Amino acid sequence: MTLVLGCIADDYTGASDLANTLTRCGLRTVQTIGVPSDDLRLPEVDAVVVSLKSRSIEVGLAVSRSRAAEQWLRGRGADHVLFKICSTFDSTDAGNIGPVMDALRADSGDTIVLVTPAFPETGRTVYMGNLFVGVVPLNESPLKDHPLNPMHDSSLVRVLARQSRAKVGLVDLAVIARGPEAVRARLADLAKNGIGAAIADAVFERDLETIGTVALDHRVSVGASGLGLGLARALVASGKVKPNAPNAATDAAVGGPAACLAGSCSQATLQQIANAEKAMPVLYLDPDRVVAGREEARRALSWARERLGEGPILIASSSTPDKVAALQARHGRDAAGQAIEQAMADIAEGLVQSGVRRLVVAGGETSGAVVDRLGIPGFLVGAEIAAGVPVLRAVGARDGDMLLALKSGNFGGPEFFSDALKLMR
Ligand SMILES: Nc1ncnc2c1ncn2[C@@H]1O[C@H](COP(=O)(O)OP(=O)(O)OP(=O)(O)O)[C@@H](O)[C@H]1O
Ligand SMILES: O=C(O)[C@@H](O)C(=O)CO
Repeated sequence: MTLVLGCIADDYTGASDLANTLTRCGLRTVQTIGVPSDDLRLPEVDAVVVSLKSRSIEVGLAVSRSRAAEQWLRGRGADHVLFKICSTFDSTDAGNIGPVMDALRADSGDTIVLVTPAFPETGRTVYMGNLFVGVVPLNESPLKDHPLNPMHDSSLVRVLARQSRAKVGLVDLAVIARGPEAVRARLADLAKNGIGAAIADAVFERDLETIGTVALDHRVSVGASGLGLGLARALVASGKVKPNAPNAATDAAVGGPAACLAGSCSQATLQQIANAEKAMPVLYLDPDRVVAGREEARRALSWARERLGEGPILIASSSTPDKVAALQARHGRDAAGQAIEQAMADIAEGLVQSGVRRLVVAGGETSGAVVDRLGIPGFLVGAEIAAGVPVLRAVGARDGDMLLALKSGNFGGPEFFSDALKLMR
């Protein structure tokens, strides 16, 4: 297997979002969970997205795990490695985007790295280095209330400069609009002035195509699915890869009971859960009882087992920003988050033991905890449920054939859970 593109994603939903984009652009793509073991049988592919759960962990671990993934990808021929971050730049001043970028840049020998989280299909655009979520700047969007990494500054030049050892510059939209040669010239100027990372503006997909074309001159880039689109289209346009249709093997039905788990507290997910109440039974976990011990997960499992024979169910820990803040004040942010993630993993494991083979999970950290517990080593990409969310078919899973959908907190339409289950037969 010789990869034309290697990718390292800092969470599992982000990885499936990117794998979806690459697949739709014609790259044969597989998503692995962590660095694959040698005995994992992977199909012949153009791109591998290694999913890490490194967005909110201690910085040293995020760096070492990303480096291990990079080495594996380079060892399989990847000339270019994309570090996939969230389209809302989820991170704190301690990292982990800047430190991982610094390490990958040092390993690659690149003098300057292009960085853009723009993903216009989901309303993420970057102008003058400021990230917009829909019509509002990042710091006015619901991301200001994120449970783990509240985003309070829309200037990505400033945000990245606080995290990175590199000086950070900007390639603004006027330069991007003039095409690849203008971008190359601006990057050369920035690099001459000692700048090691450049936030690139992008509002339309054509901007990402320009950025993708230039990024391929380098060994590393940093961005969200939009940059994946730019890189993939540039690879196809240059003839380095022949476009393929998505793998039909992912379409075969799995059947059996279906369940949904939601740990994301994003506005989008809260609305999707409220709408799901019309379509399936919904159980809200009591977060204080989750933090207190494992009984709440057991209660949820017996509630689910009584209903699984009749149709899909949904179990949610999600709550509103004021309630999340109150819980965190009582127990600490990390302790609360981890306890809830582990409860979701317990519930997922119990559901699969009860025969569930179709599972929808909302939230990146939540998905990470669930997929790790289920011991799934990788996924093939199937139909697209919503922008950035594909149906995934597990490969090499100990529980056999299984379909999952891992939804980024902010993604999906109002009826996401029903939409997902319609495509997961
Ligand atoms: N009621 C709650 N109170 C406090 N924290 C919660 C609650 N419910 C879930 N959490 C925690 O909030 C975090 C949500 O992060 P997660 O990554 O799963 O969702 P997200 O950030 O919306 O999704 P994404 O990363 O895909 O955008 C998890 O650590 C989860 O355990
Ligand atoms: O880029 C995004 O917004 C998503 O793929 C994601 O990473 C959310 O966790």
